[in-house]
Amino acid sequence: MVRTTSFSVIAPAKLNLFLHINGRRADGYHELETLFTFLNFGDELSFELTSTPTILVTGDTKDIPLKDNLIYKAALLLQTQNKSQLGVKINLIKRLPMGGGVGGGSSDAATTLLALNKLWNINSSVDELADLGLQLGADVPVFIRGQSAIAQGIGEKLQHVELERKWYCVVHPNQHVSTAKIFTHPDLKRDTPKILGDWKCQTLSNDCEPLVKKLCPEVEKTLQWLLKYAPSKMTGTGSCCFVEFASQVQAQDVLANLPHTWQGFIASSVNTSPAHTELAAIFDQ
Ligand SMILES: C[C@@](CO)(OP(=O)(O)O)[C@H](O)COP(=O)(O)OP(=O)(O)OC[C@H]1O[C@@H](n2ccc(N)nc2=O)[C@H](O)[C@@H]1O
Ligand SMILES: Nc1ncnc2c1ncn2[C@@H]1O[C@H](COP(=O)(O)OP(=O)(O)O)[C@@H](O)[C@H]1O
Repeated sequence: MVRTTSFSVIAPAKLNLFLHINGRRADGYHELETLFTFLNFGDELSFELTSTPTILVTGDTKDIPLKDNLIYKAALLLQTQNKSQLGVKINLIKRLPMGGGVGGGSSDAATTLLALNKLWNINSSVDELADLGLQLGADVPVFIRGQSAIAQGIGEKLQHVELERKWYCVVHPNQHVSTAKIFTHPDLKRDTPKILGDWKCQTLSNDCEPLVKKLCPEVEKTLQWLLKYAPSKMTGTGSCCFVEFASQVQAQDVLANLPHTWQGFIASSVNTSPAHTELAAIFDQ
């Protein structure tokens, strides 16, 4: 069998369809309940195996110092943990807004772990990779497991839920919202009771939304503008906002009318992360 030594994979976006904050732990992290769905839109990462143990990251990474780049950190962590002597050249095409609440950095890290696990023949289990991913960020494990899910804990306790396929128009109001800034803000609502019973029968919202709207008027404007089309929501700690539809044309219509000061994209939801689907097509033939 010929060994695959170079390939490209998506690092998909996520949306938090709701996000409740139930409390704050002693280490500062927040207990939350959130519903994750994946989109069939994201960054693109190319991997090329090298025989020396160098990790090279190129492409749309200019603003992030290498040591802070989650792609580099993920590759280094996997290489160190497994004492691998192999290296890699990784190229990033960035399509997801940074600090937008669509999980671009976490998804890049997860795709890197999943891809290098194959490329370097490491054969770690999904559980092992999810544990490793958690060291890089609370959102990384859901991208490693790759299934739409309700998350609890700090985002790492995942229960798979099968969701109906929907179309989304996601709008980035050209604002970077720092997750750390929102989670350390005194005005953040942190006391939503845990969901009892079926989550589908509850009032679901994003507890970060009121604070982010106050700190970032452009997010408020975006949510207001989107309301013309459908109920609008914010994902994660912002700044991206979205509307949900049953059909692609409805989502396309919103994008076509988007004010030029904002960026947006349309995508459909998928129950399995497209990173998993693409890697399976490359490696599990
Ligand atoms: C809020 C969420 C919802 O999906 O998404 P984003 O808006 O960032 O995409 C995530 O929980 C973000 O996950 P992630 O971006 O990986 O977080 P980390 O890098 O681990 O932490 C960033 C900052 O948020 C805080 N944080 C994160 C998760 C959590 N449950 N409680 C927290 O208080 C951490 O203390 C840290 O200061
Ligand atoms: N490869 C990467 N892609 C995006 N952000 C990265 C990456 N590596 C490190 N980061 C850092 O992570 C922060 C959060 O990025 P991102 O995951 O895109 O936003 P969010 O958590 O709001 O969804 C960025 O502001 C950036 O400083």
